[in-house]
Amino acid sequence: MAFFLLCISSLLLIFLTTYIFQPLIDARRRLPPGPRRLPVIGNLHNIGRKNNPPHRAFAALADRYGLLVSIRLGGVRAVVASSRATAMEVLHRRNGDLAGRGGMDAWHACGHHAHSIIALPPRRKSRAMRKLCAEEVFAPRRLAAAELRAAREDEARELARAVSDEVAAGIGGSPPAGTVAVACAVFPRVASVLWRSVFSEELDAATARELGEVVREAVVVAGTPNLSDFFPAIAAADVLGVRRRMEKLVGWTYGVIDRQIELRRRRRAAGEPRKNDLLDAALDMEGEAQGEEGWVMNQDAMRGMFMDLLVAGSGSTTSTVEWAMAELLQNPGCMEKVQEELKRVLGARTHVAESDISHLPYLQAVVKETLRLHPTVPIGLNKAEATVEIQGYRIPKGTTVYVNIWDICRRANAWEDDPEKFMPERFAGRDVGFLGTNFELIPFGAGRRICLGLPLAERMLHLMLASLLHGFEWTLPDGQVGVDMAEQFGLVLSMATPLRAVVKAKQI
Ligand code: HEM
Repeated sequence: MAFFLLCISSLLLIFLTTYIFQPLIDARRRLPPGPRRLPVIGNLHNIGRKNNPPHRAFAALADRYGLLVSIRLGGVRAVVASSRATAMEVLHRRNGDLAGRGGMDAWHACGHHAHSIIALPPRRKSRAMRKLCAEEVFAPRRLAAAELRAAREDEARELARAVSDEVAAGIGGSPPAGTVAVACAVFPRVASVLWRSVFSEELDAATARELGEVVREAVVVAGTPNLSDFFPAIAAADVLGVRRRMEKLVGWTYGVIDRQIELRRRRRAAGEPRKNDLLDAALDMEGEAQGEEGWVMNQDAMRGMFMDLLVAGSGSTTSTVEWAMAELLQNPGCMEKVQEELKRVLGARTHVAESDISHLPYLQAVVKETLRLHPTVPIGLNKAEATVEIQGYRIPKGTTVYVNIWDICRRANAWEDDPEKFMPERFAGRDVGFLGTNFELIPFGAGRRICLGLPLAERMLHLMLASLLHGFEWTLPDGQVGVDMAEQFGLVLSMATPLRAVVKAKQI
């Protein structure tokens, strides 16, 4: 008994001494400052509170401890970068050593992490996959191809048609006809653009609907703080069941991808003309060992690559359009301005073309301002592959490096004029874009791992938003005051209460 008490009191003494002297110990090791850590859980209590999602909790820590903060989440050492300057260090100056990925256990579902561009470390396989997708889908030459541009404009027209159908149904009933659930209307069109860009096939309505449900659930499940991420030693136990839930969702998505691959194999075997798309390019490489790493393009690699594009691209783009509509509904002056610009530029034309976008500066400012206030990927997840120095602090190898994109895009030092306010006018005459060179506006990240789909996302965002706005009048449902702007945290930051708005035809 005495021995037992001695052990307990020694342990308590060690914990207490470490707790009290932690700032001194950290300073000696030149780690960035941060909150005191509790035994075992570290700072999990600082970020795990209800109604205080991680991007907001990190922002509060930055306000208190500085724009580069040290924390420990369970067994994982991490730092959080929360300013333009620290983001520039992580995503530009030191990016060569900080472009690793802090693993999330959910990505291990069905072995996805081994074939996912998003999850793979920045070595030959992920670089080769990025290059392949860039060449076959996102390169300017591919995006400009008449067939793919027509596909995007087609889907935008389809969106306007779906909204018109609601208008034709008139107002009344329960839920009232004429009310549009914005994300439900936008998702199938965005998913269809991606599907056509990758597989050169139409996406049928039933698959689009199911994919919508799968993506909505997957981004929440995969993004929810998970014990396995913070205590890798017990990850195999999958205590919260996150990996099991993800396995069902990934399994379903692999199923629809497999059907596309199979269909193409049969067509190729039957001698049908090539489509010369990403799927054809991947099948051409099939079975061959690639480069010195010797990875092989096979069914698993194709599943991983296609799933990343479909899931990463559809949820984030749809949510951005939904946030933009929510902000415009709350800011009628901006809504009026953007609709007037559309009317002026399009004249009597009912549909928007991609070539119109460059003539619509206010629409572009609305998209930028939406991405600034609601970056749908709120936190960038990097990992130190070597020990580096940032602003005189030491970031040891293996540290998870979070870039709080959400916080950076709202920091007052970068946006003097009321940074919390939706104000597209702030971009007038200001040469700030989201292409990863202005570190105060990095909704797509920056550096080696900048969003692969950026060039396509940019086109879809403007086209879909313009199609919703041109020729329609949008209001909130009767009796509703303001929009519920609460966030649903996940891999994608979406609206917790899906936006519903009433639509009528507008004279153009
Ligand atoms: C509004 C739309 C979108 C936003 C806000 C967005 C944002 C982001 C961000 C912040 C990252 C992480 C960058 C980093 O780690 O530094 C990312 C990565 C990625 N995005 Fe997007 N994205 C969007 C649309 C798309 C689309 C349409 C696609 C594909 C069709 C796509 C595919 C990817 C992929 C594959 C990665 C992983 C890149 C890598 O790890 O190397 N995204 N995106």
